[in-house]
Amino acid sequence: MPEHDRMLHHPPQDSPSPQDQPEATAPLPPEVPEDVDPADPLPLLREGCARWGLTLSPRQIQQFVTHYVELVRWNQRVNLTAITDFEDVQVKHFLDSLAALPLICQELEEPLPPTRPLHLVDVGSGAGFPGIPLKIVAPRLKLTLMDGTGKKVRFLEQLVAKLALSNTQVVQGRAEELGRQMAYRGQFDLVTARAVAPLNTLVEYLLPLCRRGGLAIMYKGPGAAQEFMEARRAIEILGGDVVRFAPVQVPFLPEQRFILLVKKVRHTPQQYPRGQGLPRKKPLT
Ligand SMILES: C[S@@+](CC[C@H](N)C(=O)[O-])C[C@H]1O[C@@H](n2cnc3c(N)ncnc32)[C@H](O)[C@@H]1O
Repeated sequence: MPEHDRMLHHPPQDSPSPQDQPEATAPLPPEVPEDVDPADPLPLLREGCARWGLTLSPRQIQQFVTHYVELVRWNQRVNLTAITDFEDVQVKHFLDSLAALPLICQELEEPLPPTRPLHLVDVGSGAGFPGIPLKIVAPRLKLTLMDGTGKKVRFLEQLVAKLALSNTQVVQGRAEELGRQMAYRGQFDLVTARAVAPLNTLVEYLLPLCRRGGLAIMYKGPGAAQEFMEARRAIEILGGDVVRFAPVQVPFLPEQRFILLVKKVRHTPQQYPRGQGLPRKKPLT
């Protein structure tokens, strides 16, 4: 697995100037279904965000449209996701990615979206979930997107450039290897992962990257309760303390999702994460 880091730095663009604001009725790219209203292209996302008290600016809406378009374009060549339907992406990718934000802000006693420049690493980010939607709605975040697969990293690099995201870097590497390097170990306030590994493996990927006092945030679907029970011992060994294991209702999604929030309260012992695929082959018990 190549271990080089891919860094992208972009000038800050978090405060859009008036000329950045897209015309509400600008024509939409051909990837967007024809019957979509250019004045309100993402109604499900907009309404879902409003339920959390989040209002999206025209620039943020435009960024989500761009994420959708790039996802669909690249998906023809690179296997990024099985979910490409316009409405499904709004719910199952965008809103699902954002569903942890109210819990995170509550735990940190931050407003929604958070205003502190917290450093978040999204492990196994793939097509950019949940890291990119979180960064779009909370532009003050400092973001690192991490993935072990070169093609995903290439997609993420060009997406970050297209979205003109400030303070964002893309890193190629496996979490269990980067988590042993000083540049990454214990560096992050927030560590997220969705659909990457079972919880007892995942905590060994995430907690070493987290700074003491920081939060690991794991997104899970059905079966989360059993996985959670099986991960409790690993969480303790790795210096974590469970602060929340909560069902969350993603707007417009009938199925239930779960979010596990683990606070890092002690240093992770030096021998973790283990190399050679051991977190997955032999999860801590
Ligand atoms: C099923 S995809 C999920 C992608 C995205 N998080 C999402 O929710 O759509 C899993 C991703 O995790 C990456 N991955 C799996 N294990 C990893 C590890 N140990 N370190 C870094 N990336 C990993 C894979 O390359 C893949 O892109």
